[in-house]
Amino acid sequence: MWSEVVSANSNPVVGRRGLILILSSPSGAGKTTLTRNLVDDKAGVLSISVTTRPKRPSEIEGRHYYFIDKDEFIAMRERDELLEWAEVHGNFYGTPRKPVERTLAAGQDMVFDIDYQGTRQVRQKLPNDVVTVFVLPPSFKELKARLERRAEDPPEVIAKRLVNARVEMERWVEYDYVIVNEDLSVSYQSLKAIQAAERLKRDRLVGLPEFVQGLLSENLD
Ligand SMILES: Nc1ncnc2c1ncn2[C@@H]1O[C@H](COP(=O)(O)OP(=O)(O)OP(=O)(O)O)[C@@H](O)[C@H]1O
Ligand SMILES: Nc1nc2c(ncn2[C@@H]2O[C@H](COP(=O)(O)O)[C@@H](O)[C@H]2O)c(=O)[nH]1
Repeated sequence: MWSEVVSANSNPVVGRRGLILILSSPSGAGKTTLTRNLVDDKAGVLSISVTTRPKRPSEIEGRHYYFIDKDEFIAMRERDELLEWAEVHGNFYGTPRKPVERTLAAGQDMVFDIDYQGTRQVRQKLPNDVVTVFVLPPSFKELKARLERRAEDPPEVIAKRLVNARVEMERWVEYDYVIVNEDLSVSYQSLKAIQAAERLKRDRLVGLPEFVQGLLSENLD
């Protein structure tokens, strides 16, 4: 979980611990879009979840999710292969543990797109390594419009997600940061700013006391 000097760190003289950036939101607010932008910019490694949900037309196995059946999900859970898991909108979702451990051990940051139940579990297990961001839509009307425009889910699924959105939105108080995603590029800039600041947190930097000691012992003569 500790990195040596990492290039993503804007202070290259000290090392940094890897962190997990978690994005949650009601369905359709835009967390997947923001997460994918970060990953495309190589600002973190995406955690690919397993799910029992049916694959959407545009989704690719192993890129968006690993699509598994319920028996396989239960077996993974019983073998303790999931860092966290939850039932969301009537389907099971979980974060495979091994890739997370491997990535953090290599000193890289991770990005999670998971719900509030999973966020609680990860925060409890790795309290010092998690930064949480809740994404809100600018209005409920726009949330509905985005789900309809996305056109990836049948009407009854959209209706169910809109009902669940009211419960999910109340969880914003549990998160470190909140982004109201009106303009996507503004929201993305906010997300990058959060990540940049969190990467510089004093207790994430390794070797800082030694570095400062070295500074203080420098002789200018
Ligand atoms: N700021 C924005 N303005 C307009 N459309 C947006 C904005 N952000 C995202 N969208 C669009 O809204 C739709 C929903 O976004 P996205 O799939 O990222 O939501 P989500 O929160 O991940 O939903 P889910 O939980 O269902 O996966 C997508 O079609 C996306 O392109
Ligand atoms: N607790 C977890 N929640 C997850 C995980 N992967 C995704 N999700 C959340 O589920 C809903 C629905 O996602 P969708 O892709 O079906 O629209 C959304 O809130 C995701 O964030 C996971 O591994 N664990």
